[in-house]
Amino acid sequence: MERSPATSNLSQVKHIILVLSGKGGVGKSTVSTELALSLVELGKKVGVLDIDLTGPSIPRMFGLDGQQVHQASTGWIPVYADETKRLAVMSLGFLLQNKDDAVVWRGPKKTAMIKQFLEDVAWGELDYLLIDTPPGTSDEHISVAENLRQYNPDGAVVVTTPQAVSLADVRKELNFCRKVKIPVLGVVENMSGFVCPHCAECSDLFSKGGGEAMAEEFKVDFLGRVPIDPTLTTLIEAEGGSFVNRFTQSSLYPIFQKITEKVTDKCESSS
Ligand SMILES: Nc1ncnc2c1ncn2[C@@H]1O[C@H](COP(=O)(O)OP(=O)(O)OP(=O)(O)O)[C@@H](O)[C@H]1O
Ligand code: SF4
Repeated sequence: MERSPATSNLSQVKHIILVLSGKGGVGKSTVSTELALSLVELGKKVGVLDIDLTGPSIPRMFGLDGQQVHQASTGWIPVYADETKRLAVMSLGFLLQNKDDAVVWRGPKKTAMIKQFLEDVAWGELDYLLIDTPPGTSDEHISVAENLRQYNPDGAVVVTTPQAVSLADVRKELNFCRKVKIPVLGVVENMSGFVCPHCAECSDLFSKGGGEAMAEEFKVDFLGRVPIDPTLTTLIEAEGGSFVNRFTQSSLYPIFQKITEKVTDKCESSS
């Protein structure tokens, strides 16, 4: 898909996907991270942009906490999460001296930073840019949606959990997408069941299937159900070795491969 203006830093980005949730803590950053890694394993060149200014968690997810970004004449140079430079990451977390600074940012300052993030990162050629957005349907979302419309995003992956409160919030998110005319690529139900670390059996903790029912109600695709895997945090926080390899060892990885296939099918069939 051609993006305009041709001179922009997003002009060589083939597909742009937003990762949204109506509520914090449902696993939006985890979904962004796993989607990015599955895309890299498919041979794609991927960028991840973390604009969740209230609590950027993407650097930690990619094992990149404490990294610095540099500004070149073309824009901010992202941090690469792998040796082959197929996975580029940009987060406000890289710019903040003090992580608590972000929490006090208000309206116009946040909106300006998001606009700068969207336009000033020198991604180069990318197959996919995943944008990890702040949870909710707040000013940031409206600002992101308005700024992104000119770049023709492919659509949004909406993340929910089976609890009723999260589903109600995601319903708002789906209505928001309709209102700002961002297509919904599909819904992921995260933390759907629990994988026992001893026997790998999956048990349901809450009622399941809400995400699927909601997707049906809104006539959007259901992309998949992802259980809680207690070993995930250990894998994220482990030291040494390739982070990408550690992630692909997770029991959740095959589930994400299927979700990623559905997403790429949708994006690439329309380009
Ligand atoms: N399926 C899962 N199995 C195990 N742990 C998970 C799973 N999904 C998310 N988590 C853990 O739950 C916590 C919250 O996840 P994450 O940061 O992805 O949520 P988020 O929606 O991006 O939150 P926020 O909006 O606050 O940034 C993290 O510690 C993450 O490792
Ligand atoms: S699922 Fe099986 S191994 Fe895991 S806690 Fe329950 S009984 Fe024990």
